[in-house]
Amino acid sequence: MKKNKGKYSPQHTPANDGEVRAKKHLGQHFLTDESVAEKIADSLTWEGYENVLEIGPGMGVLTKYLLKKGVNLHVIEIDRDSVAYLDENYPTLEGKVHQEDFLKYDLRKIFPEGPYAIIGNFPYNISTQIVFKTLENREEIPEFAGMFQKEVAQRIAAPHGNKTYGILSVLTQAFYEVTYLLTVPPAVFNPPPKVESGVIRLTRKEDYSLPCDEALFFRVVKTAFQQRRKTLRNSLKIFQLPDNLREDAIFGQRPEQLSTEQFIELTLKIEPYAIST
Ligand SMILES: C[S@@+](CC[C@H](N)C(=O)[O-])C[C@H]1O[C@@H](n2cnc3c(N)ncnc32)[C@H](O)[C@@H]1O
Repeated sequence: MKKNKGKYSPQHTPANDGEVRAKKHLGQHFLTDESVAEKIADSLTWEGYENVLEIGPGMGVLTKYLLKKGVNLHVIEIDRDSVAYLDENYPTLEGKVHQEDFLKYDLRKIFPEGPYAIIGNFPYNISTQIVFKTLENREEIPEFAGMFQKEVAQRIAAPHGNKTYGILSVLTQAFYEVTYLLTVPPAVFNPPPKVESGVIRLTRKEDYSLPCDEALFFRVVKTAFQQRRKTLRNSLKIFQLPDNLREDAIFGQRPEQLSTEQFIELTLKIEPYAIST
């Protein structure tokens, strides 16, 4: 057996008291303050869906409050020790605990029909990937709430013109309204993370279909922010646009100045020239 380094144990080694010892590589920081767990559970509106998926339940501190909502709750947890703990302590979840990697698992296997909400105190090392997977599956996901590293939560919620506004903000806000709900201090976790945390809610927009080519929209946004200090005229040179279009005022701006709607407008202008590239 590997030597236990600091606060973290080797994989698959439950603590002696039956609790799961935190594993750093899985981003495990367990909530110790029940009132925060309750607030996270209350951050979903619980309207418009019967199914809810919790990502990373760990030892179930949040799960306990989600179960009180009386919906069809499933949980997905990568850690064998946590799954063993849940099996023993949450018999009501029988058949609803999926020992899988959220990022790799086909979520339609859990909820083959009907929409579902997503919630969790997310492992911070994969939290942006969790958001991107949610965007990919947005057709099925009307609502999403969870805890992130505070800076990431702020970035997702940032309005245009803000210095943290970036790729994650634009792509999320194209499909969801984002609400920053609360900041959580490190002291309510075991082990405490080095940074503060933030809870946000995403509510899918009524019209969440893009009027422009989606792949191109993603490409335009990513390309623009790769050189965020340059004007779009310079950063989007790869699109080989006609000179008269490049003189359009929108190309004189920097990416952080553009709202999601303006990025859509920009993509529509580029589309006739870029669709075949
Ligand atoms: C920050 S902890 C939160 C645990 C618990 N919900 C709480 O609040 O105390 C993140 C949890 O996500 C799990 N996890 C990490 N990577 C995962 C993945 N790819 N898929 C599913 N669960 C994952 C970890 O094992 C851990 O239990």
